[in-house]
Amino acid sequence: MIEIRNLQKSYNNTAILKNISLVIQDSEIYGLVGRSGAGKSTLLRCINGLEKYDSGSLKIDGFDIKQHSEKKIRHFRKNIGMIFQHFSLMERKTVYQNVALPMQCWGYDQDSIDKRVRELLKVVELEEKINDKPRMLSGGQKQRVAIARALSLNPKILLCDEATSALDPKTTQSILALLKMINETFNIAIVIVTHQMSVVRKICHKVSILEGGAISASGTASSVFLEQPQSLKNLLGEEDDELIAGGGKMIKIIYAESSDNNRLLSDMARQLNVGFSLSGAKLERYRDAVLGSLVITVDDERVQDIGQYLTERGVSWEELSNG
Ligand SMILES: Nc1ncnc2c1ncn2[C@@H]1O[C@H](COP(=O)(O)OP(=O)(O)OP(=O)(O)O)[C@@H](O)[C@H]1O
Repeated sequence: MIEIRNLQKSYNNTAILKNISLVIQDSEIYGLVGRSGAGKSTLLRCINGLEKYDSGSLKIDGFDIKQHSEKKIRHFRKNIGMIFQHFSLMERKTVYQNVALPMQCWGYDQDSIDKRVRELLKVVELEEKINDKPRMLSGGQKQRVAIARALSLNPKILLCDEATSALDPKTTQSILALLKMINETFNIAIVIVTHQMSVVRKICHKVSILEGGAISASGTASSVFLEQPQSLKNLLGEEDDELIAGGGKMIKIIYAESSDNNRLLSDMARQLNVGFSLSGAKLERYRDAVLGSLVITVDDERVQDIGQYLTERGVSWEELSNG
């Protein structure tokens, strides 16, 4: 378990991480999401002990990096694997040699290294590439090698710093599926730093949104979506689809798929005897839910009835300004 309490960190008197508190359980995939400069990578480097923090505490299974010598920290880091946006592979070494490197540094015997490297290349489905150099691999294959290398010392935690940001959407999906499988099969906690909510939606159990060095929203990915905090809107703002406004008022409905909600709009139209036109709709699959938003345009004088109806059904909604 990773327990972070009131963590603060500054560079040159500028606060970079402000009072960060969060708990990541052993089997969780946890997303740290935010815009560029929000402090995500700095927080990740504090977790693996590469960066010192000023105050507060950060414990991994009770081990607080701040309380220990460099030598102890170095040993402790074996529990933590890390992957990066640009893979950080050794270009002159083969796939086999790259994956073997951490075990060689720690002085494992050749038989154990050989067994483990082959085992891991099977997990990441790269057995045929064992003797290739990184330049002969695609971006997705390079990230698979980096994942195998990060797992070589049997870590309890895998930290991913924008691990899919350099990959195309299809390759991103396959790397995320691999990370999900690794989390479920080996029970490794995975912390994912990303600026893409789509990554969080796909595999994260929980998420914290960072804004200006502070956590502005936290919870399960679906609960954060349903609450629609301002920080999520800020993050998704650029992804908002264009709305087709007609004459009337636009109402945005936050939608969670359930048997109660399957016929939400048709029930509403029938029960209130109200017409509406659809101005926008977006449904997305989260780990274990389908969530989204629907924007309808209605006559001005019906906004109040409709709002009351939605509120009584427990559905979140808001009136949007036209234009
Ligand atoms: N070594 C450093 N010295 C001074 N300032 C730093 C240092 N490292 C990071 N910063 C500053 O800390 C802030 C947070 O940086 P960080 O890299 O953690 O953000 P991020 O959310 O990961 O952004 P990105 O996605 O762009 O990497 C930024 O304003 C950055 O300029």
